[in-house]
Amino acid sequence: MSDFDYDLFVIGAGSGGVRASRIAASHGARVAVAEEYRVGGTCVIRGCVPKKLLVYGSHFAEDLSDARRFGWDTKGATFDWPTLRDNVAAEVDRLEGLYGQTFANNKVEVFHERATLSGPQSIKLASGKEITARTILVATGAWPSVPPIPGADLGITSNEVFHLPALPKRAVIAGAGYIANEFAGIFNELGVEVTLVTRGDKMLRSYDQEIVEKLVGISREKGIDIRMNFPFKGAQKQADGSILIDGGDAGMIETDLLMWAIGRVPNTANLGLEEVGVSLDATGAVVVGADNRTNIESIYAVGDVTNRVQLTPVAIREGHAFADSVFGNNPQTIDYGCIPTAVFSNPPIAGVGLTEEEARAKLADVKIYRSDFRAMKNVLAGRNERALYKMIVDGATDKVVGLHLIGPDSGEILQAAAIAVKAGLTKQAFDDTVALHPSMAEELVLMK
Ligand SMILES: Cc1cc2nc3c(=O)[nH]c(=O)nc-3n(C[C@H](O)[C@H](O)[C@H](O)COP(=O)(O)OP(=O)(O)OC[C@H]3O[C@@H](n4cnc5c(N)ncnc54)[C@H](O)[C@@H]3O)c2cc1C
Ligand SMILES: NC(=O)c1ccc[n+]([C@@H]2O[C@H](COP(=O)([O-])OP(=O)(O)OC[C@H]3O[C@@H](n4cnc5c(N)ncnc54)[C@H](O)[C@@H]3O)[C@@H](O)[C@H]2O)c1
Repeated sequence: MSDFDYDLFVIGAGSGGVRASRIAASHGARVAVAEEYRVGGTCVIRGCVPKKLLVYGSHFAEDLSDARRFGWDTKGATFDWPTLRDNVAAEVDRLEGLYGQTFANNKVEVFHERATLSGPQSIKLASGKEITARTILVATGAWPSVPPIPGADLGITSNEVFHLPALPKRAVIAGAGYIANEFAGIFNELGVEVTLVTRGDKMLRSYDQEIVEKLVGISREKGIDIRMNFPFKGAQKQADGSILIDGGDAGMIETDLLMWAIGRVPNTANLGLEEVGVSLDATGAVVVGADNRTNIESIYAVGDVTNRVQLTPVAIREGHAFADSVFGNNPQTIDYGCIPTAVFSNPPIAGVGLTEEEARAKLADVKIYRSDFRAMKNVLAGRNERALYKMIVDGATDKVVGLHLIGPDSGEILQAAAIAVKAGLTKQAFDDTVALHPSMAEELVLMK
């Protein structure tokens, strides 16, 4: 008999925690997991999944308009927000059920309550129950950041945006990253007057800036008001219910909805980590080594709470590697190189590997290939919206070290192309591949 209630106790049933629990259980470990909100975590409940469904739902506005040029009579087409919102919510419920089923199938016990650490090998549940475990995995994710300014609480975050009772007439989205650009696109398509407000003069800093500039241009063309260098001083509610945002010298903006999208902070507050002696960094993230272990031997952490790369596939890989290493006698580490990413803005952008800026700083000889084109369907639709594909090549080796796209379906196209970049293929290998015609992706093998 073991001296512990469980071999593994996981705090947080999100992308990382679910995968770690399932794999550890499949290796024979006795596993329990605590979840204070809903099983599935951010990605499934209030992140990637409902967001992508809203992206699809909102894009019909443009598709229906374009359809006329393809012979369709779309007169009378109307949009109903509660229908989209509730259908998305129902899909989220379905997925949550499947995750619960996965736990049951793998004999993972679930506690639907908050858990905190009470020792290196003990956990306290909100109900007061004390549990012991040989190993503890902290997979508590991250939480939307809200700035410490007067009236900040008048704004919502991505946590609330999926449940709006009605769409606002006007929305101000604060931030210059993933969530801000994705929701600017969604709201704009759904007829909301969107103002995207950024603190500095750049957006999406980790992306190739030429691609980002193209997104800024297209977004403005579509009617999104982008205001850069806007310092948020405060916000206040007005008599008619609207919100007045004070940007100091940059002026005032009146809106009906304010949404914060200024980053996510690791979920480590009041978790008992400091009391147990777990090291946190300046951002509050749990510090771990390549083996996902903290400075306390029995405590590990994966996913957003470690603030390495805040993406679901990364959290899943870390959770899987942890479980294989600790319970499967198969030590694994993650290769963080060449992670493909996409922003599901309208149009989406996607990238893998070095940006032009990074390549020029790192390599002696950089060759840039570009294809600036109008997608065939945009031409017939009379939509003057161009795509840009950029290939970054190391001149010394001919290897493609980066690929950056903006245009319809760029995320879908990039996932496949990222395999070639990850594999270290050369520009010549791309050129040797016959084009698949007519497609947008064929531009990747036709760049001169
Ligand atoms: C709006 C939005 C869109 C996104 N879109 C994408 C995307 O398109 N692609 C992508 O790759 N990533 C996307 N992300 C990021 C992605 O959701 C996260 O990187 C991912 O969910 C991280 O997984 P995790 O396991 O670390 O944490 P989470 O999935 O956040 O899971 C942590 C879980 O722990 C629970 N928890 C926290 N503290 C406790 C406690 N003390 N006791 C019990 N339970 C606790 C939380 O309730 C939560 O369910 C998006 C995020 C947001 C907010
Ligand atoms: N498609 C995807 O893969 C996807 C989608 C959404 C979220 N995510 C993940 O979730 C994370 C969080 O998303 P996000 O969009 O909130 O963050 P982000 O890190 O992408 O962008 C935050 C932006 O807010 C700005 N900012 C920070 N503090 C500010 C302040 N006080 N005032 C004004 N601006 C401020 C930053 O300069 C930055 O541009 C992302 O980093 C990403 O890893 C991924």
